[in-house]
Amino acid sequence: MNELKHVLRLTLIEKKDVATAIFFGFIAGAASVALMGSSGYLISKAALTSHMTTLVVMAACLKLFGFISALSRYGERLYSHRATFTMLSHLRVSFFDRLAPLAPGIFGKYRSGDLLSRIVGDVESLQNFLLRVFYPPVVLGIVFLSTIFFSSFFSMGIAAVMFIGMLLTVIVVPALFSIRKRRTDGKTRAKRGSLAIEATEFLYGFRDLKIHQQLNAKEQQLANDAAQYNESQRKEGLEENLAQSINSLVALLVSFFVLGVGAYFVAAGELNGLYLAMLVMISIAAFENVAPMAAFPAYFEESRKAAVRLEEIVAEPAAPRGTEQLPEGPLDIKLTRASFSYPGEKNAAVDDVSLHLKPGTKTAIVGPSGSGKSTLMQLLLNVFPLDHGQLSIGGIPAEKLQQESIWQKMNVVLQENHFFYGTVRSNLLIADPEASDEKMELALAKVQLELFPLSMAVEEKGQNLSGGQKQRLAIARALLKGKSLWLLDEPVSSVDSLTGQAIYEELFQQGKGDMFVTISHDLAGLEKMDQIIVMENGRIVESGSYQELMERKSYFHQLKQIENSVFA
Ligand SMILES: Nc1ncnc2c1ncn2[C@@H]1O[C@H](COP(=O)(O)OP(=O)(O)OP(=O)(O)O)[C@@H](O)[C@H]1O
Repeated sequence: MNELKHVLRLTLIEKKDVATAIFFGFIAGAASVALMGSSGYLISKAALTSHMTTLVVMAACLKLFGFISALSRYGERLYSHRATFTMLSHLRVSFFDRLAPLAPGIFGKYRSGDLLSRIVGDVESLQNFLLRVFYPPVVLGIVFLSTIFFSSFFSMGIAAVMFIGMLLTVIVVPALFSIRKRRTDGKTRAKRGSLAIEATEFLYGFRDLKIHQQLNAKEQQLANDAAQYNESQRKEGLEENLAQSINSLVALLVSFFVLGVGAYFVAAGELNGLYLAMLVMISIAAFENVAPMAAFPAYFEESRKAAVRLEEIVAEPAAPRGTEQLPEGPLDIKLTRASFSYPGEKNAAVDDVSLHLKPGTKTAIVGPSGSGKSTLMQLLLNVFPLDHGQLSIGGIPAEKLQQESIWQKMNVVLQENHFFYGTVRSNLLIADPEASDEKMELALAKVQLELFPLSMAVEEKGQNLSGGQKQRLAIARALLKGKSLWLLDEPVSSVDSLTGQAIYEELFQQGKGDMFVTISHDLAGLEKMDQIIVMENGRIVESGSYQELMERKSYFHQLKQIENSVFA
C-alpha cells in the first residue's frame, strides 16, 4: 500500500468531491437495500395481514426508495468521476514537475517507447484507483455495517451471519486474490512497455530495417511481443472472472444461510415470520452491491504496479537548481577546469577544460569526431551538471542560476533540432510567439528559405524537409529569438558550402556585437573568428586566433594541411 501513498494524497486533495461521492454511494446502496427490504416486508404483510393502509404506505415507500437510489447513483457517479479526473490532472502535473528536471539524462536510462508507455498508460490506469480500489470497500463497508446494525434489531443471529459474509466478501476473498495476483502476475504492464518499445523502434527504424532486409525479423519480434501481451491480458481476464465467480458464490451462500438461520429462528419462535422475507431480501440486496469487490484485486495490483513504474522514473533526485536570474547587458561565459563523464562511462567526454568566452567575440570549436565538442557545448548550455570544475555566466556560478534564465538569453542551434507537426509558421512561433508574418518571412529570407510559405505543412520531426532545409529552419528560429549569445553546433553541416558561408555572413551581420560559439568540422572561413579552440580526446589541445595557430604550426596547422591536401 506504501507505493500508493502519493496517489492517495493526490486523490484526497479533492476531499469534498470524494466525501460527497461516498455520501451518495452510501445513500444509493442503503436505498437499494431498503427497497428490497420493504418489498420483502410488503410481500409478507400482504400474505399474512389485510391492512390496506400499511400496504399503500409500503408501496409508496418502494417508489420513494427506487427514486432515491437512482438519483443517488447519479450523484455518486458524478462526484466520483469528477474527483478521479481532478486526481489524474494533479498526478500528471506532479509527475511532469518531477520529470522535467531529470531530462535529458532520463533518455539515457529509458527507451522512448517505455517512457511513453509509462507516462501515458500507467498514469491512465491510475484512474481506476479511486473508482475501483479506494472507493468500493469504503462505501460497501458503510452500507454493510448499517444493514447489519438494522438487522440486529430483528435478529442478532442473522446480523452475525451477515457480518461474517461481509468479512468474507469485502475483505477475505479480495485479499486472497490480491495476494495470488501479486505472486502469479505483474508482467502485463512490463509486456505492454516492451510492446511499445518495439513498436516505436519499428516505426523510427522502418527505412533502415527495410534497406537491411530486417523488416520481417522485426515484424516477427513485434508479433511475438503482441502475442505475449495478449496472453497476459487473457490470463488477467480469467483471473478476474474467477474472483468474480467465487465472490458471487460466497454472497449467494450467505443469503442461503440467512434464509436457513432465519427459518430456524422463526420455527424456534425467536423471530417474527413477518420479517423473514425482509431480512432475506436485505441480505440479497446488500450482497448484490459486493460485485465491484471482485475486480478489486486486479485494479489494486494494476494501480500499485503503475505507481511503482512511475515512481521508478522520478525517484532519482534531480540536481538542485538555482533561482538567480541573469542580469541584462553583455555577458561572458567562463569554464574553469571542467570535467564531465556520461553516466556509466569510464572516460571523461570533457576533461579538465578551461575557457573564457568574452562578450562580442566569435569562437570556433574544432577537432576530430568524438573529441567532445558537442558535449562541451551542452556544458556551456548548462544542460548537464559538471562532475568537476565551475561554469559561470555573467560572473554568476551556474548552480546559482535558474536554468531557464540561461536558455532565455541564448540562440541555440544543435546538430539535431526538433520540428513539430504543424506548419512553418507554428514551428517558428516557438522562438517568438509574438512574431509577425513579416518578421518570420524576413528570417526565412536570411537563411535562403524565402520560397517556404509560412503555411507550408511540416510533418512529424520535419520529415518532409531535407537535412539542409531543417538546419536553415532551425537557424531562422534562432534569428527570431534575437538574443545576444549564439551557441551553434555544426549549424550548416548539411548545407552546401556557398549557402553555408552566406548564412554565417548573415548571422554575423545581424549579431554584430553578439557572442558566437560555433562548432565546425569545416576549417574554411575560420579567419573571421577571434578565437579557435582545438579539441582532442575531451581536452583542449590548442587555442588562439587563426593567425596565431597557423604561425605556431602545431595541431591546427596540421589539420589545415590535411584538409588542403584532401581538397587539392
Ligand atoms: N549520450 C551519451 N552517452 C554516452 N556517451 C556519449 C553520449 N554522447 C556522446 N558520448 C560520448 O562522448 C564523447 C564525445 O562526444 P561528442 O558528441 O561530444 O563529440 P563531438 O566532438 O561533438 O563529435 P562529432 O563531431 O562527431 O559530433 C564520444 O566518445 C561519445 O561516444
